[in-house]
Amino acid sequence: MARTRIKICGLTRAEDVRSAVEAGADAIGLVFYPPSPRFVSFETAAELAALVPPFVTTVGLFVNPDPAFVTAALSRVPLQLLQFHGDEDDSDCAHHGRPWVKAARVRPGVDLVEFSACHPGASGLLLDAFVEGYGGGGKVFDWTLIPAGLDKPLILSGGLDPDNVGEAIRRVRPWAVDVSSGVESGKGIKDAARIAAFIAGVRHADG
Ligand SMILES: O=C(O)c1ccccc1N[C@@H]1O[C@H](COP(=O)(O)O)[C@@H](O)[C@H]1O
Repeated sequence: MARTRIKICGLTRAEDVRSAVEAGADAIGLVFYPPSPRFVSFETAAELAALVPPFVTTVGLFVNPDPAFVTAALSRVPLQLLQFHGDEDDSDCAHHGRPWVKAARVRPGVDLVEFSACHPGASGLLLDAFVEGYGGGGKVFDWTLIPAGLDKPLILSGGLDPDNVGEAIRRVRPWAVDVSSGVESGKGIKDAARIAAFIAGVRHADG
């Protein structure tokens, strides 16, 4: 089985990008959602993206963005993948001509099979807990709500941390995991030791 890919999201500082890359992250996430405490300006994002080496993916996270805002981000920051975390439909996401993943906010009653069918262009489904404010809430959802046989690579997120990521991988067997709050010492401030412990937890679960 392929090793579980790892994305560390919500980076706002150069030292955190270096810590994530050095610890072995496959992707780093930059948040372009102004209400988020992890929001970065295009200028800061471009500085952070410049620290990312080849074969580590730089992901831009958006929530219900104005298309012109995404276009502006793409003109200033080298983003290889877009992550849409709001109520965007497939054509909103496709508009920018870049690969994207679509976040589903999971709570009882959600139909993830239908959600996936409504987003045929997405290259992956990111599953997050339903929280007020769209995401980054550090909340775990009930993993038994994930149906077997979803037709896209699954990126599991929502309250993952160094202590629970191993169990999450053993139970869900996602393509990738995504973490923000669980490797922070404060909102938008990553903790190098927690990033390293998170990645070690993933590798241990991969066996
Ligand atoms: O990080 C944010 O502030 C954020 C804001 C709006 C939407 C999504 C956001 N983050 C993403 O949410 C999930 C779960 O994060 P956490 O580990 O529970 O804190 C993850 O994909 C973040 O990238």
